[in-house]
Amino acid sequence: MEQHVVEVTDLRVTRGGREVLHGVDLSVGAGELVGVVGPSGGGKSTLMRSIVGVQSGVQGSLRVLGEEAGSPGVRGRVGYVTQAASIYHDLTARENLEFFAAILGVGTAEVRAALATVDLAHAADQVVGTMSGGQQSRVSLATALLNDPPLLVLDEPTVGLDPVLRRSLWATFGDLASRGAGVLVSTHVMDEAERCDRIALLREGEVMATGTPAELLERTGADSVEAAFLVLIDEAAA
Ligand SMILES: Nc1ncnc2c1ncn2[C@@H]1O[C@H](COP(=O)(O)OP(=O)(O)OP(=O)(O)O)[C@@H](O)[C@H]1O
Repeated sequence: MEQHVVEVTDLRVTRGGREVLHGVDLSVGAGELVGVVGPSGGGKSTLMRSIVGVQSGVQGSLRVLGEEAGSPGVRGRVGYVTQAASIYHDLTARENLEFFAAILGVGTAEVRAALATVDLAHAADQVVGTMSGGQQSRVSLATALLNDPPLLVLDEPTVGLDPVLRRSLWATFGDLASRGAGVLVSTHVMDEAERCDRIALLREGEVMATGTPAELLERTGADSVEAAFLVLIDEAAA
């Protein structure tokens, strides 16, 4: 039986008195890399916040690791990284990770492993405030990996990074999924999502389509995810 780490059914979210997600369905399997892709304001962050249990005004069914999203038994088992890197700029990368490791109750072996996974072992003793934006994003990602969570929720982790770094981060996401974690990544850079096992195209609070990249291209006759998205928008408007 397929094991789902996330199962969202008919999710509706109201923010600021307005419904911004209108009945979203989404699943993530163990070992699966799923991309939530769509333009700015479409609801990607709201969907991710709902899955990690920090969003209010939520209706519908949200099952995460077999429990209700945000329930106490789930919170420590979900790695969540937002665009605002939650790390201390006056500490080194290693010191940051040691701080979070102490909170999570893991040790130096896990700190070393997380630094290696994000390819920062060589910069472990550099103060984070002196690092590039891409390196800071990697430190932030590493904090989410410390206790080897079965689910990673990464909200636009590649925004503002150069193409080489983006490619290498996507390779890391793929590695994490191949080691068994469910990995949910949002991006508004549609062609990045070609690296996902499955994509959900989210626009104006609705999932326009889901499928493997190959399925989406075949269904639309397009040659890229971005082109497929445009075909779907044109179809919806016709
Ligand atoms: N704090 C808030 N209060 C009220 N409405 C909000 C709030 N934050 C976001 N929204 C609205 O919710 C909708 C979805 O926003 P959300 O941030 O989830 O989109 P997004 O796809 O993640 O966008 P981006 O890529 O720009 O981060 C938008 O219409 C936005 O205006």
